Amino acid sequence: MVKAVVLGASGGIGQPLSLLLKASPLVDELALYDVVNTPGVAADLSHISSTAKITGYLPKDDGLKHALTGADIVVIPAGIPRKPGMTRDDLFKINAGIVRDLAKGVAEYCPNAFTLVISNPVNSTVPIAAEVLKNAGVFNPKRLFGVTTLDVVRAETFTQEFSGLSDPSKATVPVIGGHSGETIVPLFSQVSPDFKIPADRYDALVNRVQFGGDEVVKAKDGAGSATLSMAFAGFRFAESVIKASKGEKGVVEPTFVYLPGVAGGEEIVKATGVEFFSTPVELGPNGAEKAINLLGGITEKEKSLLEACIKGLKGNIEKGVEFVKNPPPK
Ligand SMILES: NC(=O)C1=CN([C@@H]2O[C@H](COP(=O)(O)OP(=O)(O)OC[C@H]3O[C@@H](n4cnc5c(N)ncnc54)[C@H](O)[C@@H]3O)[C@@H](O)[C@H]2O)C=CC1
Ligand SMILES: O=C([O-])CC(=O)C(=O)O
Repeated sequence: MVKAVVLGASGGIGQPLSLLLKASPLVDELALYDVVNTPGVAADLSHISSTAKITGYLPKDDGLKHALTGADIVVIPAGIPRKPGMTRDDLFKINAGIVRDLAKGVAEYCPNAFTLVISNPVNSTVPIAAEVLKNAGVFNPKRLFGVTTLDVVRAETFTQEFSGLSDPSKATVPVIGGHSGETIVPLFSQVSPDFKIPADRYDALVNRVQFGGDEVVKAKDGAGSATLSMAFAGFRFAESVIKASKGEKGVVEPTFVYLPGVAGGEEIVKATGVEFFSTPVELGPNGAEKAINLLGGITEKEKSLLEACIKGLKGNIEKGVEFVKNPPPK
């Protein structure tokens, strides 16, 4: 039996993500939580003829408690999205507190659940969730994930003309680092099948993967950021976590994790100096079983991308940790 919970279920990502989870045969129970509209979203989805039993909760009547109790996997797309001209870090002011409070709920009501953080800025919200779980004495680094799958999905899609694959998801295009601008580092030297990016297209492609989010923010022109592609990516990651938890072998997904708590992670910490980092992770019944270190084989160009990434990432991580350790005055 798998109980999945979506926190922020009525939003632009929350609704299509909940639809995909409701339609999935891997989910037996789906609880939706948001500060608005969950009764309507849940009623709508409940007419779909799939297995998952669906419930919707609001904050009143201990809604968060009821949504989270018994959860196996919790996906968090709660929080505000960007408008043109904003960076993901500009979302910190509002989203930091939202993620902190929802993580407190996870710590209290379902401390063993796999927790997948989508809310931006991921580079800071995952450290925030980790601090909250640590403070409650229930932090298990193998079970807390920042969702960076959309970067990989974009990299697979944007390189399709070179991979030549009719199904771009059959390519492996690793993307490491964090989830914002220069902290996103695609490793085109380590793609599979072994295709080449022409030198005159390299910089533009790196830029497109790093700033793919901005492309959508600009096109939506004030109406938000990526929601449908994010729901696809978030579902892909959630599905992988569930499949691996049920014993499927060889499930690997890039994700932003606390490396010292994952086998193989210390090596990457030594090389980068950062403890939170996105890298391909082998998933298993307990969550993140092994962090795969791709840094040994990177090119000079990728090394310079990585340097810029680490600089930005350090500040983002510290900002998240500090927010919980020394909360700003209310
Ligand atoms: N990790 C990634 O790759 C991506 C992350 N995002 C981020 O995902 C977040 C959500 O984006 P959208 O769905 O487009 O925004 P949205 O505004 O459409 O939806 C957010 C939902 O969160 C709800 N919410 C606000 N406070 C809450 C609380 N305390 N508890 C529960 N729910 C709460 C809102 O009521 C709303 O329904 C944003 O922070 C965005 O930047 C977006 C795309 C990709
Ligand atoms: O760009 C944004 O703000 C939303 C996001 O994280 C993405 O699309 O990668």
